[in-house]
Amino acid sequence: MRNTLPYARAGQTIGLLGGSFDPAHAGHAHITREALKRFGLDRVWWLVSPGNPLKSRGPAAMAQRLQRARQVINHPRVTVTDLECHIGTRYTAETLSRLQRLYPGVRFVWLMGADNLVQFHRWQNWQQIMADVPVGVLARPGDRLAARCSKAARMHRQQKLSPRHSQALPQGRPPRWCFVNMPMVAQSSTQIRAGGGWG
Ligand SMILES: Nc1ncnc2c1ncn2[C@@H]1O[C@H](COP(=O)(O)OP(=O)(O)OP(=O)(O)O)[C@@H](O)[C@H]1O
Ligand SMILES: O=C(O)c1ccc[n+]([C@@H]2O[C@H](COP(=O)([O-])O)[C@@H](O)[C@H]2O)c1
Repeated sequence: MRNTLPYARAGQTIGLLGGSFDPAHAGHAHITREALKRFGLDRVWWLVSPGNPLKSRGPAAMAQRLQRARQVINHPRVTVTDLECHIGTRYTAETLSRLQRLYPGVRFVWLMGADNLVQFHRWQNWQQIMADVPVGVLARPGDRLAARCSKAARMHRQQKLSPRHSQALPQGRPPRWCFVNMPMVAQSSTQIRAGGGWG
């Protein structure tokens, strides 16, 4: 299994952007570049999901989603991977605990757009995710206010790092999270699918 997983060495800081990527678009690429800068990450891995456990509709075939994702992000510090298929997980809490065992000494940061923070408290073992890794949240059009008022944000307000200190997010002990505001890209996979699909 090792050679189907991306390489990382101890001491590196890796941001994980999990998603359906059905299909990948400029919004994903934008938040990835911002996350690299704002959170001082060495690399970002896109975890193309076998299927979001909260979505009833299954996504397009993995091979198609991977291929599109690699066209959308062509960046020397970003790796597109289907590693959840190889390690046999689809719940994020499980994925993180497996990765932490597989990569001792690597610091992982979970990344998400503001819309995901709104429903984060519905994820399986979400409090465990908060306890295991720092979480970096990136602004998304229409979701900033709801994210700030979300259950996860309210319950963890004491652990929120000021965006002025976002570079320090990966360094301290979780739970800690940071919300960064920035110029936003208003694209979504739903919009692309509604517009006739993948083109
Ligand atoms: N335009 C965007 N701005 C900020 N974050 C985004 C944007 N698009 C996607 N994300 C974030 O990227 C991650 C993966 O998103 P996903 O693959 O579900 O894309 P999506 O456009 O939200 O898809 P869908 O419309 O099918 O729900 C999520 O954390 C999501 O919040
Ligand atoms: O673990 C969960 O319960 C869970 C519930 C909903 C979403 N997720 C993860 O959140 C990421 C974003 O999903 P999506 O479909 O919004 O792109 C993706 O990695 C999913 O596996 C995880």
